[in-house]
Amino acid sequence: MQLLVSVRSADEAQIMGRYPIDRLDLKEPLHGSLGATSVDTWQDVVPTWHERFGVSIALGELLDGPDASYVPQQTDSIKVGLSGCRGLSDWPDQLRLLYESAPESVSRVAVYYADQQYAGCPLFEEVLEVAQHLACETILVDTFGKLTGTVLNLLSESELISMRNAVHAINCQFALAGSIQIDDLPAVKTIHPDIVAVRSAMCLADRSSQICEQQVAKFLNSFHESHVVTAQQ
Ligand SMILES: O=C[C@H](O)COP(=O)(O)O
Repeated sequence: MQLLVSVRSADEAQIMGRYPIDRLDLKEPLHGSLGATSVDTWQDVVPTWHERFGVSIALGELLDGPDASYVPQQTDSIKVGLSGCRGLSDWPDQLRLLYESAPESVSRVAVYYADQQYAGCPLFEEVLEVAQHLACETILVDTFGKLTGTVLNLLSESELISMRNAVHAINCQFALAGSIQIDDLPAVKTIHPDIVAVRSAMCLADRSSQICEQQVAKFLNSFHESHVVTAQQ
């Protein structure tokens, strides 16, 4: 399992650069679950860190009309939320156009929100079908309403394992996020996603507050312990 941490600024990227994580994600939590940071932040962080981490960029929600044309060339991947797309016939086309506006080398992440009804996003099976059609490399299961608990309150371990298997069946990576905390790590270990994505667990208070090194160290200890146990099994 790889660990991805969402940061909102060059300063937070600098902090995470001191820790053994696998991926960095640029996201502004005040702008929503997949809120975008500024283009200036992309252009500051991606060139500085891309040789050390795969750096992904969150672009916000598809229906808000995000722009991927300024995504830096060295960006690992882009992701966008599909809230409000349930029942719309043209969201796959809108998604394709967005992906195509990014540099060709940037890989594509398709996102399914676990609080699907609240988010009004397409069903998991629909996201999977479109993701396959659009050559996405990763499927991320995340939460839209960050106040409704963790992803594990919304989907059972067995549902998430089935989702992971369905994602692997189309040769994509399975990424899991949604307010995952230290106490959730045993369940996460059982689900065994390819990528575990966190922000809240690294922050001083809620996910909109700043990243706190004490929290980072605590989470990483637990994560790497559970990871070692997994590797020995
Ligand atoms: O991509 C990962 C998300 O930023 C996770 O954030 P969260 O742990 O606050 O849900």
